[in-house]
Amino acid sequence: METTSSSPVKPRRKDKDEDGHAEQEQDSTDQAGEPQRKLLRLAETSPAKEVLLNEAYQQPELTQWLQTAWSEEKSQGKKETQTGAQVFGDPFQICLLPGLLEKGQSQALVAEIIQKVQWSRKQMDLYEFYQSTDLSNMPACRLLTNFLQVLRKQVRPWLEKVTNLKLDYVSASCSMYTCGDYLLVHDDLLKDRQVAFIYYLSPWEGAEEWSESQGGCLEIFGSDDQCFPQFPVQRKIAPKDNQFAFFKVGSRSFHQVGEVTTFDYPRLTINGWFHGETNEAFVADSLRAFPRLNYLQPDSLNKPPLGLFLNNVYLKSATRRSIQKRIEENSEICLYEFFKREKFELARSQLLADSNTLKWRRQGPANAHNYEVLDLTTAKGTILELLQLFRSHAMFDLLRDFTDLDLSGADAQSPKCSVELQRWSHGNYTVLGDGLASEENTLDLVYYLNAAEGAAVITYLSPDAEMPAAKAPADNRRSDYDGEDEDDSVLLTITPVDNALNIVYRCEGTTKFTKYVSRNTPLEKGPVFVISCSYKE
Ligand SMILES: O=C(O)CCC(=O)C(=O)O
Ligand SMILES: [Fe+2]
Repeated sequence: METTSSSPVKPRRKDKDEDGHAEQEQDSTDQAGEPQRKLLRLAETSPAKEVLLNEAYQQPELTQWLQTAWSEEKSQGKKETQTGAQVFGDPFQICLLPGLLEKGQSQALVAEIIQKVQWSRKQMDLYEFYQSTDLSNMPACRLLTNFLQVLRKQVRPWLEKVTNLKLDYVSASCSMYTCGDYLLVHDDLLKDRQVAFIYYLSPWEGAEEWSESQGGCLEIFGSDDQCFPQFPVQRKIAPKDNQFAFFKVGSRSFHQVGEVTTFDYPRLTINGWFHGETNEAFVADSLRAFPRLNYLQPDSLNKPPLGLFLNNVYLKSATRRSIQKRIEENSEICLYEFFKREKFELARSQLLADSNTLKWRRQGPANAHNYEVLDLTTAKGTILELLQLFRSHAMFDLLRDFTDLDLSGADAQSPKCSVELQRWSHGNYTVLGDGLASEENTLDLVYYLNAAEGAAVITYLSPDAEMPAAKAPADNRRSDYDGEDEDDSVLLTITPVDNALNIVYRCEGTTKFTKYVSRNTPLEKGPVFVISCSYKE
């Protein structure tokens, strides 16, 4: 699903701006043009011949200070007064070095990046941003090549002293995040990565250090005793021109890049890893599983009459037969106006109006998903009736007719289902391998209420022959620059439509994710609700 494109320009958002005015579609070249114009101005004033490290970081006393600070576990943060260098030990070791290069150099680097770098658009469950090829493969970019040399020859041996880790080689590329771009929670653990680094470039006048409202912070997560990252974010590091950040890669090094929310500047970095021995944590990490869904037997206590809820057309045997035929051929179908309109309207308005009785909890861990689920014991009214209906014997019977699966009847062994009511807002997502990947054949139902275009869009992917996506660590899907183009593993994308029931039969190994809901997605009618069910024979 990786896609590439030469233009780093995204459509402007169509919803309202801060003043409440609907924005006009704007000529997209403006966005790339504006920073570029600013930069060219900057670059003219600072012709740099080679990349030079700030003298202050070459003093042995400073290296000694960093070494000591780095080795102190769980420290809440220490700051060195002369350089402003900071070291945090909690939740894992992170170091910030402001002013890494001599003055004016970040401007020259940015000028070169804007003028010469070819970008590929990276799009997957975990991310949307632009990436360059590896810096070792950019002969036309003199300064970037030189920067890589500085990393290899000067920074690497220096980092070995500070961190007491053996570091053999460096991989690095440029990244650019424009408005709406993000990189969700991951730990960077892959093979021999030992230390992750990010060099931030933001030489724009007045935006040398980003404010929280512009987004794009490096966000750091703490983790529980099973090494699952936990909400809320524990630390935020805003992009700051000429600042170098590095951290130790391990089984708790969970971090993300928060969505960029400014249209004014792209978030530019040179980032990558210092590699060494195979990371011990990587081996252990591949055994770590996500929590699984909870399956229950059909509910014998509640017997909601389908005729009261369903659109009559779906109760007719002729319709059931054609649905079955269609699912047999395509493995999926979308049943529009599935419930009677008045039932749907009632459920939707109850969901939107309720602010007290329904209890929602955020569903983590953060590296698997971030959306809210209803505590089913707090459901009432039509919502409760619909949820009960999905677990009822009548529904299992209906689904057997729709699919010919042994979900009821004499051949049924122990049919079961999981039912969840989800609430989707800006910033929510699931990623691949979050336990929703089926180990057995499964029938999924997805029913939307208060649907909005682009929110809670579900993508199904075919099993990967080499590495089942469900088992692949997130970072295997995003290795050091891989240059991979679009792949064709997308089987199906479910577009949210109100009162439509999507039925998907998926085979073992097929996986799915619900795409990150960017702040550019208009949600002025409120959050999107999804009843998500899975059935097994
Ligand atoms: O750009 C950043 O602040 C972090 C980037 C990152 O985590 C990554 O590329 O793995
Ligand atoms: Fe990372």
